[in-house]
Amino acid sequence: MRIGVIGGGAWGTALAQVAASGGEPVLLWAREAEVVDTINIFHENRLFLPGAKLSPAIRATGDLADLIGMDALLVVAPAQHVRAVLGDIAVGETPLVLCAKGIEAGTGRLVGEVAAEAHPGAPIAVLSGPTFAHEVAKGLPTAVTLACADEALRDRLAARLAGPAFRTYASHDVIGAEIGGAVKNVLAIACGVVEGAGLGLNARAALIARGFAEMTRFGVARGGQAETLAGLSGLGDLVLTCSSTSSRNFSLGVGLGQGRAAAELLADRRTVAEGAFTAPVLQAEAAKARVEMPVTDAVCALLEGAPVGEVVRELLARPLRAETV
Ligand SMILES: NC(=O)c1ccc[n+]([C@@H]2O[C@H](COP(=O)([O-])OP(=O)(O)OC[C@H]3O[C@@H](n4cnc5c(N)ncnc54)[C@H](O)[C@@H]3O)[C@@H](O)[C@H]2O)c1
Ligand SMILES: O=P(O)(O)OC[C@H](O)CO
Repeated sequence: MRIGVIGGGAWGTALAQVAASGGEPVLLWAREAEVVDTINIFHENRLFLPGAKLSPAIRATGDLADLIGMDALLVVAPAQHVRAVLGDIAVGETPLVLCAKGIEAGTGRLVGEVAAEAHPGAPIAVLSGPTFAHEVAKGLPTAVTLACADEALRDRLAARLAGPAFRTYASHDVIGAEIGGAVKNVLAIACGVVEGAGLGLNARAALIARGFAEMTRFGVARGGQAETLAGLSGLGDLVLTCSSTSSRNFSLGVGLGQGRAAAELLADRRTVAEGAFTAPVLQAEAAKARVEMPVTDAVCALLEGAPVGEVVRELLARPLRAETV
C-alpha cells in the first residue's frame, strides 16, 4: 500500500516516518519549500520537527498532484485548512485517512465530514490518539485508534501503519474518534490555564474528569459511541494533552492563565494550537445540540479576554449537580 502524506507539519512528518519504518517509499506534500528541501536534502524537517532524523525512504514534494495514484492518503493539514487543501487535489476513490484534530469554523463539520463533502467517492478513515509527534518520530511506544466503517479497508490500513512501537487499534466509530481529538484540544487549554494561574493539581484532575464528561455528552449527541470516547482517541489523548507543556494547546492555556491575551499568544505562531479555533465552533455546535459544556464555555470566555479569576469563579459557582455524564 503506497502511502502519501498531505501536510508537512510535525505530525505529517512523524506519520511519514511511521509509514516508512519498514523501508517502504513514502511521498509527503508540504506547503513550505524549506520543508521540502530539508527533508529531501538532510532527511530532517527543520521547520516543524527539528532534530528528528527521518528515513531516506521519505521523499517530499511541493506539488500536490504528485500524490495522485497513491493507495491511501494521510490528511494532516490543520483542521481549518483541510477543505482548501483537499480542493486542490483529485483523489477519486483513494482512501483518505484524516489525522487532524478539530472542527471546521463556519460549518461545524468534523474533518471527516469536510473530506466526504470534498471527495464523495473517497472512503474515509480517522487516525487519532495520544501522540506527540516528536515522540512518535523517535520511535517511542505509541498507540492510536484507527477508525473506518469499511472493515476490510480498516484492517489493511491498521496493518500497514502499525510498527514495532506503533500500535493501531481498530474501531468502526469514525465520529467518536474524531470528536475525542477535537474536544481534548479545548480541554487542554483549560488545563493549561489551571497550570498558568497556579490553581493546583486537584483542579486539573477535576477538569480532566468533568471535561471528559462533557466530551462524552457532546460525542454521543453527535452520533459517536461512549466506548470510543473512553479509548485512546478520547480519554487517552485528553490525559496526554492535559498534562504536558509539550502540548501547544496546554501551553496556550498556560499563557492565558498567566493573564496574557490570546491574540498576543497566537500572533506569529508557526505551529498550530487547534483548540483555539475549535473552541468557538464547538460551543456553537454544543448549543445547537443542547449539550451543556461549561469547560468549553470557560475556554471561549478566556480566549475572548475575560479575566481568569472571574471565569474560574463562575465555573465553581454553577449549581451543584449529580456526578453523571
Ligand atoms: N504535532 C503533534 O504532535 C500532533 C499529533 C497529533 C495530531 N496533530 C494534529 O495534526 C494537525 C497538523 O498539526 P501539526 O502539528 O502537524 O502542524 P504544525 O504545527 O507542526 O505545523 C503547522 C502546519 O500548518 C500548515 N499550514 C499553515 N497554514 C496553512 C494553510 N493556509 N493551508 C494549509 N496548511 C497550512 C503548515 O504547512 C504546517 O504543516 C493538527 O490538526 C494537529 O492537531 C498534531
Ligand atoms: O500539541 P497539541 O496540543 O496539538 O497536541 C498534540 C497531539 O494532539 C497530542 O495527541
